[in-house]
Amino acid sequence: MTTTRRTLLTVEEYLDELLGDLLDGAGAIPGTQDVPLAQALGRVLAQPVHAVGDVPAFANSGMDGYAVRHDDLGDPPVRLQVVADVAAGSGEDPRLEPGQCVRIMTGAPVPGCADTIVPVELTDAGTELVTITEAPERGRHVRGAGEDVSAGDVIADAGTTVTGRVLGSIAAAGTGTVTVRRRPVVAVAATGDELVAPGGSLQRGQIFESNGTHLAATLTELGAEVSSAVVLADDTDGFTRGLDALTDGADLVLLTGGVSVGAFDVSRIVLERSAGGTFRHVRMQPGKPQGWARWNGVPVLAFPGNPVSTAISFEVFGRPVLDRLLGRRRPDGPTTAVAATGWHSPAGRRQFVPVELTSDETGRLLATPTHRRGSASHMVTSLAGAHAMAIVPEDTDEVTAGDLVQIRSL
Ligand SMILES: Nc1nc2c(c(=O)[nH]1)N[C@H]1C(S)=C(S)[C@@H](COP(=O)(O)OP(=O)(O)OC[C@H]3O[C@@H](n4cnc5c(N)ncnc54)[C@H](O)[C@@H]3O)O[C@H]1N2
Ligand code: MOO
Repeated sequence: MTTTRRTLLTVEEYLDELLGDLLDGAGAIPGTQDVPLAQALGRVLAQPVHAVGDVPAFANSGMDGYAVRHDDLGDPPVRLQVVADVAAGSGEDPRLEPGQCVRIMTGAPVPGCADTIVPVELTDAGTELVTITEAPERGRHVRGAGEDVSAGDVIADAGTTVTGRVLGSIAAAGTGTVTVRRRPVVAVAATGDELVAPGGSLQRGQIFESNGTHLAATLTELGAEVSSAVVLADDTDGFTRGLDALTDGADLVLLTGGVSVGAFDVSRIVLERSAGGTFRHVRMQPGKPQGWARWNGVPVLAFPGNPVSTAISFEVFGRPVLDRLLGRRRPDGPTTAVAATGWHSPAGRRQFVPVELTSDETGRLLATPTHRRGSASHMVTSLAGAHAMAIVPEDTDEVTAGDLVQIRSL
């Protein structure tokens, strides 16, 4: 049955419906993998990573200079005998008698008898005898064992996305293999007879396909395995066959286009008729018409076709669904910024505006809509320069320059 009147839900109500009913309240998809660090980028940790040992593993020098017994420095200038050189990587632990020191390099282990490092700049750089012209305080420039973390400390929790920064910390703490979640297999389909692959030429009425491109790339960035990204025609039989193929082996299917109330809105027509699909209007702009169903048991999310609507729908609904499948925890980015200009917002709908973030001369974070038409859902190129979306509440119809607005990083 074609539904033109739909239940109107808030953003939170619809998201609850997706996480509860569409995903059936399930948590992360089963399946983990042990992968070497070189293959872990972008994956989500299934288990916490602990430090194998203390970091640093031994007391070492923070400066190129001389390792000394502080008691020997007395009243500088003072002359000490250099009894050894210790470079980074050296396993030596030379013994120091009173009046002796060792020449030491940054990162080299501090001899057990020394307690202070004198940087070479405070000396005459002597190699057999060295004159020290200034005495640093006791313990200066010695980087203590376990000063960063101790053996067993958590370096990264389960649910963390493995970035370059996370990898660096894990590597430093001695772990070479991590346990990550299986990548969710996600299929993407754009619908519409008007869609032409970018690079082709357009006839009257045709446009370049961009939503499937955007979704497939974003899913890959977020750690999903995109099994296919296709365009399905607006005929119900072809669409049905296409969906059968897409759901084969998939954990999730994302559709874009054909969810509104038009006579040819194939996603809605087929999902409602053949899978008892649920179609809603959500109090948001863009992204008002939304739908979901399970097809062959696989969760299917159907986003509205206007490109900014698809992009915002993915951020607001698709990303949390994917995060749930991955057991991913998302760190919070900045949450507010100052509106650099004013704009209108539709009353009664939560508005999501692609914005660029900059800072003014006083250091305040400024949000500027990336397009003069704000959140208009067909301004597809407003997405390229957007750092975040500004979120304007349902009860606000006007944003004035200088207002504090909520933002969410993209
Ligand atoms: N009578 C009504 N009409 C519309 C309503 C409504 O409530 N009543 N809602 C409007 C809103 S809001 C939206 S959003 C759109 C959503 O429509 P559909 O999901 O059915 O999307 P389409 O009609 O298929 O396409 C909309 C627009 O986007 C272009 N498009 C579609 N797919 C792609 C793609 N893969 N890449 C680039 N561009 C795409 C398409 O050509 C259309 O211009 O419905 C309103 N109508
Ligand atoms: O709600 Mo639609 O997504 O504005 O264009």
